[in-house]
Amino acid sequence: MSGSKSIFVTGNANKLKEVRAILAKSGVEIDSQELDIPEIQGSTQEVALAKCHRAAELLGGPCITEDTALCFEALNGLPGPYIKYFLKELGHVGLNTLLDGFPTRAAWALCTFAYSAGPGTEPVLFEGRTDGQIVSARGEGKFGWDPVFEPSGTGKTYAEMSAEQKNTLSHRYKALEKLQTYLSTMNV
Ligand SMILES: O=c1nc[nH]c2c1ncn2[C@H]1C[C@H](O)[C@@H](COP(=O)(O)OP(=O)(O)OP(=O)(O)O)O1
Ligand SMILES: [Mg+2]
Repeated sequence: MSGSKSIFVTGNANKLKEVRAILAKSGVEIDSQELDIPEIQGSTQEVALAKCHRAAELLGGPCITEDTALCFEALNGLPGPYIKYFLKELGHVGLNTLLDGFPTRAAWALCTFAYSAGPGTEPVLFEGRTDGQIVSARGEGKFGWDPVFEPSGTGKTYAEMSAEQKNTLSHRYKALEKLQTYLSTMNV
C-alpha cells in the first residue's frame, strides 16, 4: 500500500486519525481528501459501493472510502448505515431510550472499507465487525457514539479506552487489516 497512490476520501477527521494511527504500525502513510458525496439508502454494502464509485469518478483515480454502521440486534440491524442521522437527532440518551422495552441491547459496529482502482471499476469491500452492547454514555465523548458502545468482554465503552486499545479491537481495525492485506497482495 504505497499511500501516495490511493486517497482516503472522508469528511470525518476522527476516522482519518484512527486510520492513520492503525496504518502507522505497518509504516504506511495515506493521503486524504474531503469530498461531499451523497450517501444512498440501502444495505451497508450498497451504500459503501455507491459512495466509493462516486468518489473515484470525482477524483478520476483510485480511492478508498469507509462507511460505519451501528446495528441494533433488537431492530434487525437498524439504524445501521443511518446511524449518523439517528445520533444527530436523538443523541446518546435517545439511542438508549430507542431500545427501552426490547429484550436485548446487543449491537454491533460494522466498518466497510471500499477500494476502487479507478473510475469505471467495481469497488471491492472489506468489512470489520465488533460485537457489544448499547449502554448509557460513559467516557469522553470525542467521537460519535463511542460513549454508548461497549464491546463485549471489555467492560469499557470505546470512549473509555485509550486510542491504542480501541485500535486493537475496533470494527475499523478489523476491516483495515483486510484492506491492507488486499492492497499489499495486489501490490498497490
Ligand atoms: O468508531 C466510531 N466511533 C464512534 N462513532 C463513529 C465511529 N465511526 C464513525 N462514527 C460515526 C460518525 C457518523 O456519525 C457515523 C458514520 O457515518 P459515516 O457516513 O460512515 O461517516 P461520516 O459521514 O462522518 O464520514 P464520511 O465522510 O467518511 O462518510 O458514525
Ligand atoms: Mg458519511
